Amino acid sequence: MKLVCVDCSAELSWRESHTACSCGGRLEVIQDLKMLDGERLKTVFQERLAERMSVYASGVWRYKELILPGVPEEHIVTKYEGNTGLYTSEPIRSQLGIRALYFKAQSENPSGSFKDNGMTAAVSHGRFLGYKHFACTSTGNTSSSLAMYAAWGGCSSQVFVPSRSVSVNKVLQTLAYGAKVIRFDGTYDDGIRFLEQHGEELGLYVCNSVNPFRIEGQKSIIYEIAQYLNWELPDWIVIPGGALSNVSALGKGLEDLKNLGMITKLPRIALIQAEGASPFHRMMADGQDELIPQPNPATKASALNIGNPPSWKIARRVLRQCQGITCSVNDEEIMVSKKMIDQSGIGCEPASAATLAGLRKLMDDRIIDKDERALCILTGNLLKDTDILAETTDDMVYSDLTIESLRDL
Ligand SMILES: N[C@@H](CCOP(=O)(O)O)C(=O)O
Repeated sequence: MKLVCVDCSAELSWRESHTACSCGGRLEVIQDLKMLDGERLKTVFQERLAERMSVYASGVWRYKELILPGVPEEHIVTKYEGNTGLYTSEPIRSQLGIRALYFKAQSENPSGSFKDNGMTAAVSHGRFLGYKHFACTSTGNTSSSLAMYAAWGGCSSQVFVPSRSVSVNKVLQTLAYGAKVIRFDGTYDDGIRFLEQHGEELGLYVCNSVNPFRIEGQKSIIYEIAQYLNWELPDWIVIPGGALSNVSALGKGLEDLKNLGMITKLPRIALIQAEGASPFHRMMADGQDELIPQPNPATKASALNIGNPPSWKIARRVLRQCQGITCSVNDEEIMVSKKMIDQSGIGCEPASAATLAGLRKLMDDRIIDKDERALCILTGNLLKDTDILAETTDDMVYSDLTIESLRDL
């Protein structure tokens, strides 16, 4: 296993912590898959579904051969993350009129978001290297996930949180796990820049998705989906896009499965951004060569409030490999879809609902066909943002506890 720069192809050791190459390019973990037998792995992964208290009971470490095989078990910090629900909702499916529709509820992870899949890998790698102090910048999900794993692994966490447009619940959750929360005037993008420049000098192991081991852990989301669906993926995987770690990770996971012969066909990826924070979609739609950062990203889907996604080059490569497309949806469309997901009984935070909003738009535009099968990745839990719930849910009903009043109601 080694780290390879996506820009200059320089190779670095995986036994060190890096968030970028000296040329500034992003790094990826490259594993030698040649020694692995895809069919044999399917059997091993299936047998591990019966595990209970071992690291292999985790929906990430079940796939350890494909995720940091070199990190010994005793360094793994796990809360049995993954193992999240894969749901169909007949009312939503029939409303859309699509052949099949699935929701992968990463919101059911222990800290309530998909970040746990990657964070268990990053914190385990950091601990393996001997780090005790972990850091990230965050709109809230990454920070609560890091705070939880750092505490669970007996380490400290310092998180840098923008002072505006961040859900208070997520910050409180982060504090509750014992993290030191440093608020600053600026955006997630400013926080990333700062940590990339100074993280090492401060002795911090940086756990944002610029850390390639985060991506390795997040790949497990697509492994789990493939395994649950008997290694036959739907035609479309619909993913919300902010920092673009999810699309990078799922794309890398798909490539692994294809190279190992564990799936025969790559699904197409639809990457959905919020209109107020959609620099990647604009680049793709306008056919630009470079991403033009958006200085003041603004969407009610606060987890998507990112104007300069660090992994855009990897995300673009993934979309090209998967015949992917991008689309943007406005906050109103996101909230309408959120209500549908909430009232189906699955529930999600606003950023996750961008997927359903995007799917509906792409079906209206006849890019996704009714005869196809789609799967939406839901990234965060409904309770992650109660300010939005207070704004958007129907009022409560007050009544006297008398049979007459209640019969009228
Ligand atoms: N929405 C994210 C922002 C992206 O974080 P990263 O971990 O992918 O760098 C958050 O929860 O902070």
